[in-house]
Amino acid sequence: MQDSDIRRLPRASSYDQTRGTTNRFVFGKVELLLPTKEVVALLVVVDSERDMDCLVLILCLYLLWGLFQALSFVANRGRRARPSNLPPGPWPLPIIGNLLELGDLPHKSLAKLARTYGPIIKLELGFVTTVVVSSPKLAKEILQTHDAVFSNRTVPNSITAHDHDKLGLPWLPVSPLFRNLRKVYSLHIFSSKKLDLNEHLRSKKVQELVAFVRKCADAGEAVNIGEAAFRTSINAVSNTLFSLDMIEPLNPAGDLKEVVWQIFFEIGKPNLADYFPMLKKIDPHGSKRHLEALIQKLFDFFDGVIQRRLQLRTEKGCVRCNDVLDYLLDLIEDKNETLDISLVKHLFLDIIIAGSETTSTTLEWAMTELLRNPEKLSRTQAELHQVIGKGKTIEEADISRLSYLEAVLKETFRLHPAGPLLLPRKSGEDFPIGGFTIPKGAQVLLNVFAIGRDPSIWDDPDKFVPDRFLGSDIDVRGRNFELVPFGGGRRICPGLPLATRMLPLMLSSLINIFNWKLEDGGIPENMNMEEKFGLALQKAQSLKAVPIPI
Ligand code: HEM
Repeated sequence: MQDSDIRRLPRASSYDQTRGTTNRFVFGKVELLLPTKEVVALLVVVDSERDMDCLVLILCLYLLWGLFQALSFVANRGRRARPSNLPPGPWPLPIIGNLLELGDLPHKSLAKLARTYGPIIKLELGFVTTVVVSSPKLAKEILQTHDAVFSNRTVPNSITAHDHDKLGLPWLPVSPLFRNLRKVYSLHIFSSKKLDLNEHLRSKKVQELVAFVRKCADAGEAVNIGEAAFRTSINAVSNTLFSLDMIEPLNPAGDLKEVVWQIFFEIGKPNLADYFPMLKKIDPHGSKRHLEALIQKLFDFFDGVIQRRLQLRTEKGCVRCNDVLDYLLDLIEDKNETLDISLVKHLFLDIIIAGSETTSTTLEWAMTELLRNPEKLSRTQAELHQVIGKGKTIEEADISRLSYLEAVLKETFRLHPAGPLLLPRKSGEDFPIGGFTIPKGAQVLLNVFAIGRDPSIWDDPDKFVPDRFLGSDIDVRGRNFELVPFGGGRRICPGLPLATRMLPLMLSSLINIFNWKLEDGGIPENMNMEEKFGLALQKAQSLKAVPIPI
């Protein structure tokens, strides 16, 4: 690798740079790239001789440490008999196990392995036994039939910053706190009634998106669709939460955009400590330390918002915002035992992080597929012109009347699930699935990407054909296991009702008010469709297109 390649390594400082690769491990100035298709062993990037000495020292210490831990791990493992009929899978190398099999795009590598070994496979990722399931039948067993056994999660080490693993819903084990928080989400945040009450907040954000795109159209400039959608999604979420924009388009220096992007980057970055638990205390990439600082900045911001609201509520004749913060403060005042201000901050953090990137990435893929398939775009536009009227924005109540638009989004979820492996689950006991035993404590991944591209389930699985969902009763609500982009069972994505309102709103506004042409005369059939695996499965190359008012 050349020096110039080193300089090209991304830094986490802008939207596109959060699209980091899977396999960059950073040790101070030294970076280990692990594992890529091109390398079989560790590929080391150093920029001076001194660094080389330092690297050799680190590697020696690391290998010694690894060897020592491996020996004690093997010794301890011997005490608990492993089930004999583990799922099949590739043979693991000593210490690193099957880590090299994952590559840059683990969902694709795992789909390929499933074609060799079958719909349930076992890998050793460092010291973490991992089972990957890739069929609707087995997905149903994990998500529905035996939901109770597989409802806990393996937790990334960085997430332990600020005890977020103990206070954030996505990582909590099933417990009274988990159940109470799920209730808060479903009753007080994402119920139809509550979402109807604050529809105007989201509608305003979509109008701002349209105004922004119109400005670009007037100037003949291309729109970075993912970035515009990200700003709209995050502000729609933050307005639903506390009636404020998190990203101020007119005041970029003063907003929290960088902080939020860096949080995405840190959480999405691969971390050796997740595969070698003995490295947790060392925090080899500093991810946990970085997250501590970044989350603190967001918490300071939330503190300010909450204190101002508490103050406002004491004032006479104050007008309620009827946003999530108002509902949660009501609950705290009513002595809801679960909630306190600290939990509210963790909850805001989760909703901001889980809700924005997933939604904007899905929108970017939907636009990409429509621009690549002009006849599908025309058909979606024709439906909108007919049902809503050319050039108009839709309201949330219109969504159910737009069946082709709904089919376009389902097809996007099938081909480009934002969480291709869902969030990791953990087996609560040695449990039989698909004729094999998943050992207690194993990480369980569900490859919804592989299911979405399985030719035994879908005709022409790689083609964008929304029509396949017309007249079909397959939906994304966790009941049809061939299409589960939001997961299922007791851990199904609680933000589903918000995402399924926001996506049609944004997509329909972009295509009912504008036509689009690719930047620099790009040809639709030649569009770059490469993916980047991170916190969400992003487009490797941002979609940039020039809007033309209809
Ligand atoms: C296109 C949009 C979205 C997709 C594809 C998506 C997908 C997912 C998936 C796959 C999971 C894991 C489910 C499982 O383990 O079975 C999940 C969990 C979660 N999602 Fe979403 N999500 C989206 C939008 C949102 C939004 C808008 C929010 C909130 C505003 C949100 C909040 C959460 C939370 C808090 C969890 C953790 C739930 C738990 O562990 O109990 N998501 N999401």
